[in-house]
Amino acid sequence: MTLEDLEARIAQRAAASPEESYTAKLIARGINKAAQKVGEEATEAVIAAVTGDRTELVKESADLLYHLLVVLKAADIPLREVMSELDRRTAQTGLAEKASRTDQS
Ligand SMILES: N=c1c2ncn([C@@H]3O[C@H](COP(=O)(O)OP(=O)(O)OP(=O)(O)O)[C@@H](O)[C@H]3O)c2ncn1[C@@H]1O[C@H](COP(=O)(O)O)[C@@H](O)[C@H]1O
Repeated sequence: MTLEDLEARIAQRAAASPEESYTAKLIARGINKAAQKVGEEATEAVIAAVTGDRTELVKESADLLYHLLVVLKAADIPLREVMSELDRRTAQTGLAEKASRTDQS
């Protein structure tokens, strides 16, 4: 399973009935609810990381990535756009990228 596979599955399930699909239910509830779930799952992943709970960190990371892809779907942003942004950043180091952002503010 790749993130692209999951993105395609989310797009497919978004069109299903909210009674039979969690993805469709989440999309029907609107982007605010989906975004809230990203926040919750991120917090749970952080807690697993700082408490050193490896098993939970794997599970919460999966929840986080899934919910983030649902938010991107709700916002009509293809994953490839995010990957292009990451690609663009490979041209410089993370520290150089951070410095260029600071320079603009
Ligand atoms: N990867 C996931 C995935 N990860 C987490 N979840 C769901 O996310 C929910 C998170 O649980 P929580 O307890 O935080 O939330 P909840 O109390 O159930 O829901 P809320 O009331 O808070 O919204 C659970 O219901 C999980 O089943 C997922 N649901 C679906 N997928 C993928 O999406 C595909 C399509 O799923 P459906 O849309 O349900 O057909 C699946 O085959 C999977 O590949």
